[in-house]
Amino acid sequence: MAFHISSLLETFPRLQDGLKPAVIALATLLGLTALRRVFSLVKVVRSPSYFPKLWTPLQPFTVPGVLFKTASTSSWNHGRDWHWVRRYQSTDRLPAHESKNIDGPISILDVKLRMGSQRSSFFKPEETMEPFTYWGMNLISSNGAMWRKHRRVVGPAFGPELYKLVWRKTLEIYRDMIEVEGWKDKDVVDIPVIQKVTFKIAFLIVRLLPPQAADGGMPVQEALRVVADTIVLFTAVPKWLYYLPIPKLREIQLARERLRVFMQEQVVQRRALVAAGDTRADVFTIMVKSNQDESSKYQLDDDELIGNIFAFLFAGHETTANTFAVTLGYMAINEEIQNEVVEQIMSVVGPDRDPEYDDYPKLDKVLAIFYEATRMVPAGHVLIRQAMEDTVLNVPNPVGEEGSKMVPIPKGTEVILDMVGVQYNPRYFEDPETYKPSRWYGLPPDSERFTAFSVGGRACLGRKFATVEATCFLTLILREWQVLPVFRSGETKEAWSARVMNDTRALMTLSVAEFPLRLVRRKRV
Ligand code: HEM
Repeated sequence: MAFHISSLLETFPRLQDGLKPAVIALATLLGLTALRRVFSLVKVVRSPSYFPKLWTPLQPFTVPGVLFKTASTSSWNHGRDWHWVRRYQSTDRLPAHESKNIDGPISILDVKLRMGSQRSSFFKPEETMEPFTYWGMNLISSNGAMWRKHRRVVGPAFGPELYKLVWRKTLEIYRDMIEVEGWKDKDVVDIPVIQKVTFKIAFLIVRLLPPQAADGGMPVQEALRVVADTIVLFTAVPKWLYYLPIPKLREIQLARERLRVFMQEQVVQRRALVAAGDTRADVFTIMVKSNQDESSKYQLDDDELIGNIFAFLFAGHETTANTFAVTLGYMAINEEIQNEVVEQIMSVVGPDRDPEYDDYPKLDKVLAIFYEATRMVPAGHVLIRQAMEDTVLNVPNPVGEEGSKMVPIPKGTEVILDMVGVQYNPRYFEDPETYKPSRWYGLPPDSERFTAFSVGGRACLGRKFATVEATCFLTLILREWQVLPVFRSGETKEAWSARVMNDTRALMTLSVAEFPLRLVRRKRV
């Protein structure tokens, strides 16, 4: 051992010599990067301004921006939740980070309406869609003619038959859950992490696939969660690192493999069903049929089929599950609203029978508590677009000022639509910081007045899927249980709300951190 150490010490100076060029190269690279960043910032500062500017050494959506984020958003690094932290300073637009952006993320919807139109000059930038295109091109990440093809294939599945199925399956899953969790015979249930419950319910999207074989591997639900949580990390980390024995990267790799096998199994099973004459018209059958239809000009190839399955699993699970948790959180600290909603449930559905799909339009207060939770914590928190040609945007002047101004947008400019800013913008909402479901009472379910699913041509295709699922689930749980917060010692409702509802995570979707809730069985009167 002594021999090894001494020879190592002897070789150390040589090792240092060998490392010198690498250290110099690294230092040069860092220096050049810093210099480039300084030039870029000078350009931002000197460029003509249409909005208030805010610029920082590190950009919020870049890897260094995320890695060096301090505990709270600071002036030198805004971090990727800059828009959440500044939501109460709602002006119409938030500030700039990059020279290729216009001055800053915009939180004015009138602009969004134009950008989402059929003949829009704005596309989703390819590099920001990379986490989604890994499995194959799909509806979420495509643009132009390619997007129209995907939409034409899957769009027709989103009709009354699917929504009735969503209702029935939500009911089934809720009943199964009560059974499996052993809540049936309990009067009080303490749930350590409410998200564990809501993720099970929102797993419905996968239940609409044929049943899967239990092979004892990582549960698909777990795999989906790991993949969703690490989708940005996976894209950023160089692929060679996955060969190293780093536990987190191993887990990601395992989860992605599990999901890939699962999706392929689904395709094989569904193809067999279609071949056997299955006439179902749900979204997955429709996609598989399109994949097999060689005569169609809208045929999806194998990668596009898997790409779309992933896109729907991701878009349909994470967003909805998190918003269910937020809704129940707001119910827990708003007893009066909870009672008002339960009153409507009792008058529409009553205490005994199963809620039916026909009840959906009559349960507007139930839908309203979900809408308002989606507004307060909008899962789709930023929409990123790039101008494909030189264009202009007609941007209204700040609240209180008449008129608008024309903002030139040169080709290549990225525009970030700050959906948190939209939902907290006093232009659209009185008391935007207050959870107030009554603002949505009586609203027709597909009204564009509700904007957190986006509006226009590229609005959320799953909006009604999510609202039908939410209405059925919330009706079932609120009718049976009173939802209560779990306070820390001496904590008030306000303090609970500030601690739990403000603890957000801004990744591909916006969510709140895990939190506990208590359910107390309602007494029959
Ligand atoms: C609370 C639940 C949800 C919220 C807040 C939400 C929000 C959004 C938003 C803001 C967009 C626009 C994204 C952009 O333009 O960049 C979007 C798109 C999309 N969503 Fe959702 N979503 C939810 C649930 C769902 C569900 C359940 C599904 C599927 C069953 C789904 C499928 C999609 C698809 C396919 C798109 C892309 C549409 C297109 O580009 O044509 N979403 N969603």
